[in-house]
Amino acid sequence: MSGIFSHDVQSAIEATRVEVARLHGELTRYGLVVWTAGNVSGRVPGADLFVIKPSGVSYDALAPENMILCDLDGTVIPETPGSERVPSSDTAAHAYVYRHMAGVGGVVHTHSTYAVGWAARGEEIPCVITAMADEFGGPIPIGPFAIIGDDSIGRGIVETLTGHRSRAVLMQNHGPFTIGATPKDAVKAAVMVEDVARTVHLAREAGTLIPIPQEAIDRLYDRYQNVYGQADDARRATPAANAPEQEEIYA
Ligand SMILES: O=C(CO)[C@@H](O)[C@@H](O)COP(=O)(O)O
Repeated sequence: MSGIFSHDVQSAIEATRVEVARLHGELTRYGLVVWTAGNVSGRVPGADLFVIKPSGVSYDALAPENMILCDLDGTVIPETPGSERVPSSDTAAHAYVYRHMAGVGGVVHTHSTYAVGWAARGEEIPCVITAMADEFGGPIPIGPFAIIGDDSIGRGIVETLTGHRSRAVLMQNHGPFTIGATPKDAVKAAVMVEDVARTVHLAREAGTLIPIPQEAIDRLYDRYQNVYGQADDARRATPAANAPEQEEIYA
């Protein structure tokens, strides 16, 4: 394998393997997956490559050396570590997103319970809590029903999220897919989408939801993206991978 890639690309591949393997631990830590039902991938900075987990392998067994390196068509790069295994069943979907959304550096899929509940009803999550306005800038949309295995899930993700503030889409009858400027950013979106899916579900069980006015949503979103946290936070340097240009709303 040595010699296929430049030194810089090889270093980037190794760092991405470490990060993608590590981030699967966050899916279990936040209770977003059962058994092996979820996956994280990361684009290799500076190359037309991404790293994804092998299909159906226990999270306990995931390690940098068994992550699988693919090109942006989702084809496994032969004779690289992990290439003897079958990649995630969602590889074609992740590849489609990387090909069509240049700003996306990470993609995550889970079957987290409450988010899947909204997907099973084909119902978008309305923006009724400030945490949603902060993180997603509005409702979390539903994507089309799509069969697993080819790039139809990827097409649904791209069609739904292009020009949308949300970094999460609930694919109908399936579950959440999230995108981010980095793999960690996409994992954060997966954690947050389950949190808001649960909260809004429980709130609606107990009473009537109160919508947040659009102007307030805009202000909250702008503040969270541009003022919240620290000046060197990654999202300040890499604004939402899919979002339209933001006006200066927060003064
Ligand atoms: O959603 C599905 C299957 O319904 C898959 O994404 C999920 O089981 C994870 O599969 P992989 O282990 O990534 O192949």
